[in-house]
Amino acid sequence: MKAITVEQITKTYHHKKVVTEALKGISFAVEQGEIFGVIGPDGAGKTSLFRILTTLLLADSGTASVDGFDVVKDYKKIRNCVGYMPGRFSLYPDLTVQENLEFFAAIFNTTIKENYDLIKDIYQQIEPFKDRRAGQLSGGMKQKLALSCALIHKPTVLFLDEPTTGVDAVSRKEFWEMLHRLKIEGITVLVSTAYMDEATLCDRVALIQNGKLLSVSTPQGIVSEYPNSLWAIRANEMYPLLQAIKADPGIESIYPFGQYHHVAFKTPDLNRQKLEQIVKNGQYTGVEIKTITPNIEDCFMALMS
Ligand SMILES: Nc1ncnc2c1ncn2[C@@H]1O[C@H](COP(=O)(O)OP(=O)(O)OP(=O)(O)O)[C@@H](O)[C@H]1O
Repeated sequence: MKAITVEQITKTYHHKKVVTEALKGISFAVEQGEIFGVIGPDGAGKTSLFRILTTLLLADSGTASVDGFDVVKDYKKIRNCVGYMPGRFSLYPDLTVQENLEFFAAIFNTTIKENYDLIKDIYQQIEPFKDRRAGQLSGGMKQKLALSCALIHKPTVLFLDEPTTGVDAVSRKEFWEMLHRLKIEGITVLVSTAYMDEATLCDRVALIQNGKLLSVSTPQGIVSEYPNSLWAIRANEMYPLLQAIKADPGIESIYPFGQYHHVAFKTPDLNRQKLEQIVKNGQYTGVEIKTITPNIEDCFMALMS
C-alpha cells in the first residue's frame, strides 16, 4: 500500500471575482517510509495540496488517499493517523512549551509520557525552556516545539508545510537530521519547501509551479536529466556581463548564482569560444570561465523556464 496517493487533484479559488487555479490536475504517489519533498515557489499550490491531504480543504475534483484512507470518506481516520505542521506556526503563544505539548497530546487522547521516546531527540533541546511561553521562543525553537506537537500522537504520515522557512542555516540542518531519524522510525514524511537546495535531502521530490507538477523523481534522477551544457562565468563587471550574454540568441538561460553567472546554451556545440567571443566584445576585467556540472537548483531553473 502507498502511504499517499494523489490522482488528478484540482482546486480553484473564487475570491472577489478573481479566479485562481491553485491545483491543475496533480497526480503522484508516496511510498511508505519515504521523505518526499514538494518543491515550489510561493503561490505554487503547496499549502492547498497539504490542506487537501490533511482533510482540511475539499478538492474540486480528483481523489487522494493517506495511509489507505480516502481524504473525503475517511477523513476522521486520517485525522487520527497524520501529523500536520502548517506553514504558519500552530502553537498557542500564551501557553508554555510544556502546556502546548500537553494540549496536543490531550486532544489525541495520549500523554507526553506515552510517546516520549519518539520526540525525545527533538524535545530535549527545548525542554530547558519548558516553562517559557511559546510566543517568547526563537524561530528554531518554535519549529522544534511545533514538530514535537505534530508527533506526540505517533502519526504514520507526517505533513510539514514549509517547516524551514525563516529558520537559520544551523537549525535547518538540525531539522533535516531529525527528519531522517523519523524515517528510521518508519514515519512517512511529506515536506514542502521553497528552498531548492533542500531537495537533495529528500528521497524523491515533486517540483510544482503554478499548480502543475513539472517533474517527480529522485534528486539524482533530476540532475541526470539536465538537458543543456552549463558554464559558470564571472568578471568584475557582473551586471553588464549578464546583459550582454542574455542578448545572445544562442543562450538558453543565464542567472546569477553565488559569485558567478550560470549560463546554459541552447545547443551543445556552443561553448567556451562563444562566451569568450561575447566577453571580447565588451570591456570586462578579471574574467573567469569554467564548465560546471549542474546542481539541483540549475535543474529546477531549467524545468521552470
Ligand atoms: N483561500 C484562498 N482564496 C483565494 N485564493 C487563494 C486562497 N488560498 C490560496 N489562494 C491562491 O492559490 C494559489 C496557491 O496558493 P497556495 O497557498 O496553495 O500556494 P503555496 O505554494 O503554498 O504558496 P505560499 O508558500 O505562498 O503559501 C496562490 O495564488 C494563492 O494566492
